[in-house]
Amino acid sequence: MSTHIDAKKSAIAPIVLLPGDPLRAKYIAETYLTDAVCYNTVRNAFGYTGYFEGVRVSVQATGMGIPSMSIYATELMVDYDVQVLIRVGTAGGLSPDVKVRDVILAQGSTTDSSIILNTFGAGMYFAPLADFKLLDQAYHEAQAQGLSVQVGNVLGEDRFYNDEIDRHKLIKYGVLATEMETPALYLLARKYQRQALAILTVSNHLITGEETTAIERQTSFDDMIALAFAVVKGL
Ligand SMILES: O=P(O)(O)O[C@H]1O[C@H](CO)[C@@H](O)[C@H]1O
Ligand SMILES: O=c1cc[nH]c(=O)[nH]1
Repeated sequence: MSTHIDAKKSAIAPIVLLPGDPLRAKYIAETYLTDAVCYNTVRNAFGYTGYFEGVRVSVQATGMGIPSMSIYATELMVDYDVQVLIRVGTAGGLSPDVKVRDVILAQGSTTDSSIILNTFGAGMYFAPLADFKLLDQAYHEAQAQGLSVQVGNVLGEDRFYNDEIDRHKLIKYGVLATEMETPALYLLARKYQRQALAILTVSNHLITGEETTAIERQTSFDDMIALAFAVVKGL
């Protein structure tokens, strides 16, 4: 067991899907996995392991924000030897090219968080990037499924409520959407030399004000989750 995950090492698969929301973890396990076993309920950060079409996979909720993602990603890699980490999260659209319900593959992640500075020191602006193999595979799987995906830079913000940030400047520089965990996932995956990708569903649009209904969100979550499992199957 680790500090925040109460499971034997063997209880977690080498491939893990990472939703922020514990109820999304439960939904994924109950809807997509066979023989799913819940291995963690500490802090209600549910974790399950089961099989997707014969491949052993875990789903672990990470909670919200860079500190929480950092805890789960670190423990999964260091204490459970997880090799492949695929975030399945929601994001707020920024770019006019992004519409609600779209799926985004986060090629890289811009951040206002201090994690980069705290890791590399002043003057080094490390760019957290997706694992190219996973990204390439997800992109080609999406094409094969006829699913329209956007690929690019996402903002991984420290705050959900953030009046100070210049969103329009970020949009001009091609940032597609905003969320709160990907910089930590990509940075830590590089630190421990593992593979990571964030697949995101646009649940709302911060510039147009557009929102999705609960049912619409469910359907677009399913597109994202099906894509994540297609990547898992191709590993
Ligand atoms: O839907 P999840 O995966 O939690 O991701 C997004 O939703 C939360 C904010 O509502 C943040 O965690 C953000 O990154
Ligand atoms: O971090 C997030 C996630 C979804 N929608 C937002 O506006 N922000």
